[in-house]
Amino acid sequence: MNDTVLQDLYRVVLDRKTNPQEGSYTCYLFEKGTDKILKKVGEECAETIIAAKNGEQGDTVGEISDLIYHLMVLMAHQNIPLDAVLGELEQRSHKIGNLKTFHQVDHNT
Ligand SMILES: N=c1c2ncn([C@@H]3O[C@H](COP(=O)(O)OP(=O)(O)OP(=O)(O)O)[C@@H](O)[C@H]3O)c2ncn1[C@@H]1O[C@H](COP(=O)(O)O)[C@@H](O)[C@H]1O
Repeated sequence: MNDTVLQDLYRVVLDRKTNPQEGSYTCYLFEKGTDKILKKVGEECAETIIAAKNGEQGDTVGEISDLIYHLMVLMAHQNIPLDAVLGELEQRSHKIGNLKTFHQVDHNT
């Protein structure tokens, strides 16, 4: 799998915002605006929960993918760069990584 898939998808979503295209679902969401986008995020989140509770991994993967796509539409709508989220996650992984190392050292002494 291509490891730039999230960046590539976000680029397409941003492009739909600046270059509206006939028949584009992403453009339809941007046209509808904030409330519609938030409603879709909520729906996809609920559908993810239901699929996970049902234990069907394939369905859950599909719903998580729908959720990520709709979150990206929300991010683009609110001018949040993908790097802001990736950077936040990266920073957390460093903090938590440091914390783990600290606890391991503490535990062993
Ligand atoms: N990843 C996605 C993606 N995931 C889900 N969806 C759409 O999200 C919708 C969710 O389905 P629902 O049944 O919940 O909603 P609906 O009844 O179709 O629509 P609503 O009236 O509820 O909004 C479907 O129409 C899916 O096609 C997506 N649409 C687009 N993309 C990506 O965005 C790119 C650009 O797509 P367009 O904007 O359509 O050109 C595509 O190449 C894909 O990479």
